[in-house]
Amino acid sequence: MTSKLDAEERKALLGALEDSGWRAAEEGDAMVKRLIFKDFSAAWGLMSRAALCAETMNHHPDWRNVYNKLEITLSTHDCGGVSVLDIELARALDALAEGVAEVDRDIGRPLMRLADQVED
Ligand SMILES: C[C@H](O)[C@H](O)[C@H]1CNC2=NC(N)=NC(=O)C2=N1
Repeated sequence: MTSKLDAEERKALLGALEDSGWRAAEEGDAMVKRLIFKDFSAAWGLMSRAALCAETMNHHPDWRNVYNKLEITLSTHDCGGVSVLDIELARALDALAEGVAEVDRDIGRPLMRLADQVED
């Protein structure tokens, strides 16, 4: 079973995701990103492609879509926190969203907080 990233892994892996707009969720050990699209159709298109990617990975987002906004929260239910699967899915989602969405960075807390709050 996949385990939570330890503190060293978080320090090594979360920096690049913070640069691309991922944040620490307000609650729990999870990452969150809010994307803004030109309209609902564009948001739904990203969600459709992301859903196929999630199915292929067998790793699924917790997400909420309101018209042209999509908020994605990633954590691994099986281990109760952020695992390497969340890093991989976040990277895949970033690639899919490139050029089709703006990032709202005014949410959550600094992602590197997740490197400090984890107990090994
Ligand atoms: C049975 C199925 O393989 C598991 O429930 C998978 C499905 N997708 C998942 N997605 C996420 N985010 N975390 C999980 O632990 C997880 N587990």
